[in-house]
Amino acid sequence: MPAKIHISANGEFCDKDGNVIQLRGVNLDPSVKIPAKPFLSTHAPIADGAFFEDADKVSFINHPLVLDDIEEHIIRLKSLGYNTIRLPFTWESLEHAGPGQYDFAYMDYIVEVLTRINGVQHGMYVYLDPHQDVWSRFSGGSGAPLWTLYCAGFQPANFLATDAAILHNYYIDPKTGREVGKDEEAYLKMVWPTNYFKLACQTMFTLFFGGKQYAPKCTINGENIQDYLQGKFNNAIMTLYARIKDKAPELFDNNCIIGLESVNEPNCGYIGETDLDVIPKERDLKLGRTPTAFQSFMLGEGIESTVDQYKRTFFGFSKGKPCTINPGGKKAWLSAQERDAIDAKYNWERNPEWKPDTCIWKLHGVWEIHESRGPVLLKSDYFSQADEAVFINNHFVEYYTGIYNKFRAFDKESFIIIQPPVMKPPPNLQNSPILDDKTICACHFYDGMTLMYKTWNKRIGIDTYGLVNKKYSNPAFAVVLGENSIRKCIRKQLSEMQKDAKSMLGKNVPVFFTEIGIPFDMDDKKAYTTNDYSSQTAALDALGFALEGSNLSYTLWCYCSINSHAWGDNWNNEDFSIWSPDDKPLYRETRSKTLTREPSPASTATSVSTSKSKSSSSSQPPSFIKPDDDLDLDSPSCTLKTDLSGFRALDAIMRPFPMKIHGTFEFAEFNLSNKSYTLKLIGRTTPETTTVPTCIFLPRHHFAPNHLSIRSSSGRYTYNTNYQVLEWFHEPGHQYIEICAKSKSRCSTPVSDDSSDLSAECIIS
Ligand SMILES: CC(C)CCC[C@@H](C)[C@H]1CC[C@H]2[C@@H]3CC=C4C[C@@H](O[C@@H]5O[C@H](CO)[C@@H](O)[C@H](O)[C@H]5O)CC[C@]4(C)[C@H]3CC[C@]12C
Repeated sequence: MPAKIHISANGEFCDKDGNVIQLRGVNLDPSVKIPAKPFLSTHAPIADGAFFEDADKVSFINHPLVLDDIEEHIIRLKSLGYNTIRLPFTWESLEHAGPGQYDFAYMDYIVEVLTRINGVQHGMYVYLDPHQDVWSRFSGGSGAPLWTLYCAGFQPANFLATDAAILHNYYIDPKTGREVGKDEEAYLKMVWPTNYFKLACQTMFTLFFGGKQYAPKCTINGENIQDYLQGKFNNAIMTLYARIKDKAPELFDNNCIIGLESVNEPNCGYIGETDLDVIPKERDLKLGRTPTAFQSFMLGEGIESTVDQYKRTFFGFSKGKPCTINPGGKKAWLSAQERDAIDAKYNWERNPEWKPDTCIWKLHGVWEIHESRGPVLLKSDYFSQADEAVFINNHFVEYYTGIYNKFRAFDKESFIIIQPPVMKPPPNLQNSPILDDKTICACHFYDGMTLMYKTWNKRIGIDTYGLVNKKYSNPAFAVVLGENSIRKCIRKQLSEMQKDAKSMLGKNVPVFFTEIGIPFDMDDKKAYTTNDYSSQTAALDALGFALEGSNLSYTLWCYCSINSHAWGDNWNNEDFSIWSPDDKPLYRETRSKTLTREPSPASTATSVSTSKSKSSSSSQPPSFIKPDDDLDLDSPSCTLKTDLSGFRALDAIMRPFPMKIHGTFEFAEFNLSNKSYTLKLIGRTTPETTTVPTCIFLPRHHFAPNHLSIRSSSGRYTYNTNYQVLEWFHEPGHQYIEICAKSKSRCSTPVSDDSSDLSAECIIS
């Protein structure tokens, strides 16, 4: 069973004795965004009304994984030394049938998924993520059930005509199953996040976080829609959580489930927009049809509008020719008749002032249709009282307080992971009753250039975090040139994100990158035919370099069990999975070419010799390979069975890392090009100093045990080749270890200044 995770006074994850540990793993798996029965990927065409009419009958069972395949997937992940899983699930998967009508069969399936994960060797640490993207599948992403849109008075079947959302499904020809549309008419790369700025999603988030303030007329069964939606959402999450605890308490006792994250990537909706008549100049993402808020309101009411259209160019996004959208008599809002039927079905009684067939922002006097002048914007600053900081520190905090209290009333032991809006600092919660010593801060990082261009640009990079947070007076100052500078810039961004989070929440709160990743369909999917993953390897290595520089814990986005070269992760043309069944043949091909590089574990416990050890305080020989499978380490990273087939850009994903540091982390770097790993730390001064090791996951994939050279400032090591763990018993104070594959001569990374004293060295050959 995995050891319990604690938090140190410096906000690091640690074991019960205060040794620093690191959480590493993946998001498993994006298939939770789509129903399994019927299988409704985002490239399932919307040919008939069933997409909407049958939305209450879907089942998500088998997403994330088919039960019988779980062991195979978990072994694969453990082969990378991973110990942690972020388990996304959607509100829709729990409560698609209607408010309060839970899919208990799906919840029980999740219990079984967790039980099986826990049963694979030393199990895995798992935390739960109530996932969403741009509110729901019906507004172009994933997350909330269809009835939430009805609740707001929307008619989602008309989102296409009114440009209230852009859905991948509408770009599929029902006859051929292929994508349709060329140039601006196509479903553009990474266009789905533009839904954050379209009527459906922007309205839903405004209502969810600020309904009481901005839409007081929208009450359902006597409650403002904000409280209604938040209440239902929180109840659904806690019903799942309570069911897991009830049916499988051992998952908590065995340290498998470690906590719950707040909603994925919360968004402010319209809150903070200063002028609804323009596209906010601070908006970084403009792609495809880009109506202003007012144009969205008009389109939603069926009024034709001519809107800006943006395209991606070498220099970012530039305005193309405007585009006229004619809703053709359709409205994004339910007609009186439709709404009556919906309200009867879900037992909803609305405020009599809430008129059907009407934009709720018109209802609240933001705009009107004047008899002679037509549509007129009356309050262009309706949402402008709050800015981004106000949103985070008030609206978001109000939501977070709700889930925090519910969660803590139920579970005082597990972690709660607070996730602020993407790439923004968290609220200032110091001295707040909703910040406790089991709180973690979640950050997400995506490199803007890599994400939007789907290529690894070695020449030009952007300080994405700086750009998003308006740290530059001119966006041109956010540009960095050359691969080395780009790598350092990403490293700096992650460290700044950590610093900013800690300055808001306190230094004792750990920062956890619960999402970070790259698209694998780079360079127009060239790698899938050439097996040349060098772009992906370089991009991932840059992220790895950045993360390990600050010893950051992370779960990569993502591992997708149903990934395919044709449709990626089966959702909005994304292809972020580090593994694909379609890559298994490519892996075999690579293996057959480089078979000599990676010996099987059985062959490694053979000839061991050590060479010139300089003075070390230890009386032991400086190194040896541990001959048995015994390892005194309760880490899910420890695995005997391994399987690397199907991983993409494996060289960059498979990385050495400190599984346990007997001391404080100072510096780490894995150099992929010369296969060397350096770790610097400050060893603890404890009575057990020389009997408690620092443990390093040292993958055979890079470091063939029979061809290894190690130098360190002090101590002795044992290398358990079967578990791929190097135990380093070092002295207190500043220490370094430098591990190098192949010959010692290649190991030339400069080490710490104090390398002259107390140096031990061994060559295993
Ligand atoms: C020179 C460049 C063109 C400059 C780009 C600037 C901006 C357009 C980008 C800067 C920051 C980007 C956003 C960063 C994070 C995002 C979150 C992401 O959602 C999660 O990611 C997964 C992969 O997409 C997804 O599957 C998960 O479900 C999500 O949890 C979606 C994109 C974005 C909002 C991203 C958009 C572009 C920038 C604003």
